[in-house]
Amino acid sequence: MTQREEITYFGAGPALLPTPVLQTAAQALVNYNGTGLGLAEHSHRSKIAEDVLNTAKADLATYLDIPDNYEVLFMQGGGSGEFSATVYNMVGIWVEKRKQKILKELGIAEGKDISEDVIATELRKAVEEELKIDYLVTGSWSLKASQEAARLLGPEYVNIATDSRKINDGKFGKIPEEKSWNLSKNPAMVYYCDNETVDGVEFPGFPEVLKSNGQDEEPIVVADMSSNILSRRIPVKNFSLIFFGAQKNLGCTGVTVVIIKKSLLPPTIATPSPSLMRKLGLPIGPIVLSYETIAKNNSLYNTLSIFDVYIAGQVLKSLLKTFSDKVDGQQAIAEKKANLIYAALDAHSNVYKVVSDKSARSRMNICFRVTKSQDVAESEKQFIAGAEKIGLTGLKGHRSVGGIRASNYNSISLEGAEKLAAFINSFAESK
Ligand SMILES: O=C(O)C(=O)[C@H](O)COP(=O)(O)O
Ligand SMILES: N[C@@H](CCC(=O)O)C(=O)O
Repeated sequence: MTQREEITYFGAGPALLPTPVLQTAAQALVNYNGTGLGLAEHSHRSKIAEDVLNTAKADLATYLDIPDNYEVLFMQGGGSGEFSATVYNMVGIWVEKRKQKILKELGIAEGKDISEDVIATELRKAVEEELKIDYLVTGSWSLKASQEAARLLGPEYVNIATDSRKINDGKFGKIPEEKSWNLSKNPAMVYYCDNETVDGVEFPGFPEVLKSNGQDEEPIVVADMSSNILSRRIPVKNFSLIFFGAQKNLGCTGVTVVIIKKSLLPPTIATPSPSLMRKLGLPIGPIVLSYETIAKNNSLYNTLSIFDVYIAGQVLKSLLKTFSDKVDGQQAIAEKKANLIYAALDAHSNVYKVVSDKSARSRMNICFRVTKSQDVAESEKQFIAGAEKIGLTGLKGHRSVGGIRASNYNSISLEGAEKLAAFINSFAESK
């Protein structure tokens, strides 16, 4: 039988979780705090559940320094669920803002009860002429998100502001320069994926061109941070919304977190009525994907897996205990680990080819090819077999692209990264 301690698992998600967290969670699953019931059995409407949820929310806000004007939602449906949710909700917000503008132009006082027909014609015109959502396509996940938007709304509303493949021989691996991005005027959102798990591409920082200039309408920026959240400091105030699945750096599969600016929720902005959206020919999202509904119910509109929230909460507690400087401390370690692994790869550039360009290398998913012999597939097979022999597992690249991928999430210890770097060296130097 293989023991946990013998393995360093570099899988891309679900990923490794800290052993003490799992041990505490195992106990909580059987008998939570001496209540005689496991946490997965307690009602999600109980005080116990509410405390678990509120503590996890507060600890997340502390760790990431989330300002008070943001709300944290725990949702379901994973990253793919959010591909759809962001479209439904952000288009709704765009419509509502437009509606308010049209009412103002018509001199109709805010809150006055008027028939939707009065503005539907004007609004329909605005939708047809101006509604756009912008996507920065820098890898498989942002591509998938943009495809979902086109499926829900129609491709005419989706603007691919940039596509990395166009500057990189048809493959992902780079981020085009900001000045080449073809952004729309006041889009319903600009969407991007901060770290692309499959392709090993990460934005080095928040894009300059998406920063508010303090004059024009603030850009609505939405980011998928499923695979790099909790690993570096993020300027939350620049975002309208950030989402992430739990199963990499936060916890186990089953919950998806949304950090959303409160000014995009009631009472500031209402969700347009289903009848108005129907008149405009725009899609109406499922109620469980409605940010307004989830926020109004403190994430408990329907049954939420409190056990999954608990695991996330325990991960956050352990991060807060380990790093007095919160996410900055974890960021320093994440960079150190990534640098070690990239340095070993770069030191043997005749044996390894890193997939992404140096300017966009992911600290979280280190993707490379093994070109030790001309038969790359055979070299990679040997690399994986050799690594597994010494307990380095989960290194196979995503099935869509092949190659090797070392996912360097927070639970990979410095020793684990050192062991991988040493193996990269010794494999290259072996006959
Ligand atoms: O971003 C990634 O990497 C992911 O693995 C996706 O977030 C996974 O999406 P779902 O499978 O949870 O829809
Ligand atoms: N998160 C994993 C799995 C995604 C999938 O294949 O559905 C990855 O990027 O490899």
